[in-house]
Amino acid sequence: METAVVLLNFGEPSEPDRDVVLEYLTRIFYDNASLEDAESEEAARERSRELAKRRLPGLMEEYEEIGGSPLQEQATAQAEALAETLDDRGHDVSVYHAMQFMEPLIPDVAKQLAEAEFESVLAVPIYPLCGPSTSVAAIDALEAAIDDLAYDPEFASITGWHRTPTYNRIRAEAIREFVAEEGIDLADPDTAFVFSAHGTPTKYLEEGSRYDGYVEGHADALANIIGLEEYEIGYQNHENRGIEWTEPETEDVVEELGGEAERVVVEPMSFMHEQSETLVELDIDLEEDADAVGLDLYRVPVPHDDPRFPGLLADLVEPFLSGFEPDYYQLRQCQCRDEPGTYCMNAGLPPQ
Ligand SMILES: C=CC1=C(C)c2cc3[nH]c(cc4nc(cc5[nH]c(cc1n2)c(C)c5CCC(=O)O)C(CCC(=O)O)=C4C)c(C)c3C=C
Ligand SMILES: [Fe+2]
Repeated sequence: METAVVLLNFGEPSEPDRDVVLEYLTRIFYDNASLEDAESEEAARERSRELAKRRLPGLMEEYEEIGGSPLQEQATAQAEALAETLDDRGHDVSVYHAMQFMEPLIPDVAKQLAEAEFESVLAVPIYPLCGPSTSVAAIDALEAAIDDLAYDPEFASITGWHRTPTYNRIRAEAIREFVAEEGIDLADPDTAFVFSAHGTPTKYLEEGSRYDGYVEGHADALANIIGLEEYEIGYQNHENRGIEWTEPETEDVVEELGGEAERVVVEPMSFMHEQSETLVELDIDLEEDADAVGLDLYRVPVPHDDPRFPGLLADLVEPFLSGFEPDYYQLRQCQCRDEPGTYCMNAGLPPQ
């Protein structure tokens, strides 16, 4: 076997177990330690533990409400579906999935790759919109784990892929099908529409990330495909460190819509799995906020198991498996991760 494709994601605990959730949070905060100026490595680790303990009760409550996150199960199914599609296309390739903050952890998967002696490794983060703490950090972590093992495969990665036509079609049709099932008319002035994206600390944008531009451009494309004339964008933030995050917050956007419409449709545009951000933050917490201002909330399901998704991913990795230049498919040297072999569909273009 020559090539391994590794799908990367954030990860979330499948069970509401306190020790597991504490460890998970500590890893996340430590990975984002650059958001604060710690005096030393030990101080950054201590601060991560402190932030994790503080956040633990709230996040435990969220996982208890949903009985653990389905993210892991859905990510496994996506990897299996991609493996099957690539096999059907005649590629001799293995597909793995690895998580930044939950098992299967990236360093453990790197060990499996080294043991199997793959000659080349291709990393593909399953984050629809490329961000520094997600797509870029996940690829960095895999490459660093491989280097630590003194294992030297040919390494390539794909960061931003939200511009693929199939992806836009999948999301647009998920919205259309959902509103049709619910009997909602998007042209009705009493129906408001909100694209909700995971937020990011503004420090990452100041350092060069174009994430907010991708959010705006993708929302604009989807709105055009489904013929939506008016919409709002909101961000789901995690304000644990007293630092600035992207604005406006989704909950503020929804509260502002009270009195202007009877219902609001919310599209969780930056997620490719159901998880606490969709099942708790939107379905429970935001639903309550909407209800308090007299709005009925309708949340579009994440199309994590759309049968076209494995084919979309297979198309993306095809140049690397079949040996033709990735730029033939508009994949160019990524600007967010300026390392050779990192490809992206956003490179050299304005964010949208
Ligand atoms: C573009 C930005 C981000 C995306 C997309 C994203 C996805 C994502 N996040 C979770 C779950 C958590 N994220 C948490 C913290 C966190 N998330 C981001 C950015 C994105 N996450 C940052 C920069 C941080 C760190 C914040 C800090 O260090 O202060 C956390 C822990 C904190 C909390 O809940 O309050 C969780 C949990 C998932 C599952 C996910 C999946 C795609
Ligand atoms: Fe997050």
